[in-house]
Amino acid sequence: MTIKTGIVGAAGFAGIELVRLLGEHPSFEVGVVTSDSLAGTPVSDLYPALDGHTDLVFEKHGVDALEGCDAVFLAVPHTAAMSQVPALLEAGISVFDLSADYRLKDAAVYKRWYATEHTSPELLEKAAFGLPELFASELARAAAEREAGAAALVACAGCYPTATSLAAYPAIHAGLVDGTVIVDAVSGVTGAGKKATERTHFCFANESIEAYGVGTHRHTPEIEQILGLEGKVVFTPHLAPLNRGILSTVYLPLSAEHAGETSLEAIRDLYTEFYAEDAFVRVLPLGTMPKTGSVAGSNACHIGLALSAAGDMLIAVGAIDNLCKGAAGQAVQCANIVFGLPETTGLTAPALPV
Ligand SMILES: NC(=O)C1=CN([C@@H]2O[C@H](COP(=O)(O)OP(=O)(O)OC[C@H]3O[C@@H](n4cnc5c(N)ncnc54)[C@H](OP(=O)(O)O)[C@@H]3O)[C@@H](O)[C@H]2O)C=CC1
Ligand SMILES: CC(=O)N[C@@H](CCC(=O)OP(=O)(O)O)C(=O)O
Repeated sequence: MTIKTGIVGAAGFAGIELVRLLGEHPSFEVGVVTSDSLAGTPVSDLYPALDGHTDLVFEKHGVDALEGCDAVFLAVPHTAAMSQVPALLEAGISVFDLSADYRLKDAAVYKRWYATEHTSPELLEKAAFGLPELFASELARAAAEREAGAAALVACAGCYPTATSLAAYPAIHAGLVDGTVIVDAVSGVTGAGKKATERTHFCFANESIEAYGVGTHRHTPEIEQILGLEGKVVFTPHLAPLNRGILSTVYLPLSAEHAGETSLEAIRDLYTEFYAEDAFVRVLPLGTMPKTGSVAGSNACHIGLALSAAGDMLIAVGAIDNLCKGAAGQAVQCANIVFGLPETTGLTAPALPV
């Protein structure tokens, strides 16, 4: 099967990761890559690492450029995505949106956190949430829609929500947790996109680490929606001098029934069983904790577990590559599912060795 594919926003960090991954994919054939500012430029001129890997040339954005595609990946900022999705769906093209535009199910919540009115709220219900390990049934529905001849829409999960939710969900799902969940997460600078700002400029971001969006970050409602914990998540992101990676440390208060009663071994067994069928999630042996270097360049999520000294809190740590499992890799995983392929297709490369 050849799936004709376009990547919108392909010159950005997530977009070029899609070019890299899909260049090795046996079924998705990328024929169109768009960038307004770089139209006419060969991809390998901008990213010499891809020389010999692709001879694609950036084209101007526009639905016309994507005509004939079966699948389009949108690697553009939020709000830019929702201005393009309805027309793509109408043209019969399945859309894998890496932005936040279709993740939140409630348009009023979107407006509150993104400070803008949603322009196609009628599609929020249709959008399948793109976090395969936790939303398999939504993706199966999208696959069935596509199989029946309609275009599918997948709202790929955000990077921090992916690392955080994969680390937290099994304990919450098993009813071990009661109370406010606190998340301290650290991201590499590619998480902020390609354009340098004062915050991400080398001289400011290097040799420095800072918390940002404290109490106000837009991933808070997304994490709450995934975990079913409305108003019960305190999320603090940090920017660290790394290129790639997210490390999310999640503090989960154990319920009175489980605090001091349920062993860490039993909790690890529960996690291992929960993710038994999930090729990309690895629950580490007790006594070991994940690190971003071990997942960089791969679609893996590593999870480490510990109990607080008082035994009343589970500490779950998740590590992913923000550009891979947190963005492009996860989008390809979702697209594999929607197009009826094994979800690991084209995603089996291990992490960078060092
Ligand atoms: N970076 C990350 O770790 C993650 C990113 N995401 C999401 O993926 C999307 C892309 O992020 P990222 O690659 O980091 O961002 P970048 O800023 O690196 O790239 C975004 C690209 O989109 C293009 N673009 C900007 N505005 C528009 C528009 N109105 N219409 C079409 N294209 C536009 C840009 O310009 P041009 O057309 O000139 O090339 C650029 O190439 C965002 O929604 C982001 O939130 C999700 C998870 C993680
Ligand atoms: C370091 C940094 O700035 N990270 C970005 C999040 C990454 C991202 O692209 O957000 P989505 O996953 O929602 O698309 C931020 O805090 O806004």
